[in-house]
Amino acid sequence: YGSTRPERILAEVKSKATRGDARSVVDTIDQYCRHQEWAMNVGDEKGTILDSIVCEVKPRAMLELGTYCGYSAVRIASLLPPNSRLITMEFNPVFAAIARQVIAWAGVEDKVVLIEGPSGDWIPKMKKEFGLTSFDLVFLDHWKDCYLPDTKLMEECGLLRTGSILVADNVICPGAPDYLEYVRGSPRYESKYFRSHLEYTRVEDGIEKSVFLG
Ligand SMILES: Nc1ncnc2c1ncn2[C@@H]1O[C@H](/C=C/CNC(=O)c2cc([N+](=O)[O-])cc(O)c2O)[C@@H](O)[C@H]1O
Ligand SMILES: [Mg+2]
Repeated sequence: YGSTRPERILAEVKSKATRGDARSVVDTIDQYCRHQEWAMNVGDEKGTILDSIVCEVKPRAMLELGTYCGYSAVRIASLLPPNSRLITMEFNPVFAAIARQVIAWAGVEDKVVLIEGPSGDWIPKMKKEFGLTSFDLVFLDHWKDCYLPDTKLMEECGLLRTGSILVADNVICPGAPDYLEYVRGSPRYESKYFRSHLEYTRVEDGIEKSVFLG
């Protein structure tokens, strides 16, 4: 039931996941999307790579581009130290509304700020709106042709500091070739590829971790 895939995912979370338990929300979505209906969550396999980077970095300020249903927002928030914040951006109001409910069901709403709107409009406003100096960690998982322009915009807006880390999903499938060429070719980044698979499939995909050197 539910007319859209995100609505069906939310319905599954509300009927199967334990309220207030972020892990059970993550596991419920993974089960549903692996066995019932594929959806573009970072998923369990690549999610483990993302988890390890979040735990290593322990970001105070983290940004996610492309919330979708909130799967990775919940996954990340469940690992954040106290008084850390994940700001996640989503310009589709239908997806944003679903994500808010998934985030609330998981009980992580006090760690997540969901901004409804396009990243291109909001990135230049982040410092003023949120009293931010820079992001410790950024997860890119929105339209793949937005990865590079948004990265350049974050540089220009001074949102990256020496040591800020960019983590990009789908650098192989669907692929972000211009972004990959940029972070791998630029002397301002130290980039590393984590080979994995496209969520819930055996297709190759991977995550690129790029440290901004300033
Ligand atoms: N500039 C922007 N500002 C704010 N929100 C934005 C945005 N651009 C896109 N979004 C939102 O981010 C999500 C898009 C994700 C694209 N992923 C994908 O296209 C994707 C596709 C496959 N796949 O086809 O196998 C697998 C994956 O893991 C994927 O992430 C959607 O919720 C969309 O509304
Ligand atoms: Mg993705």
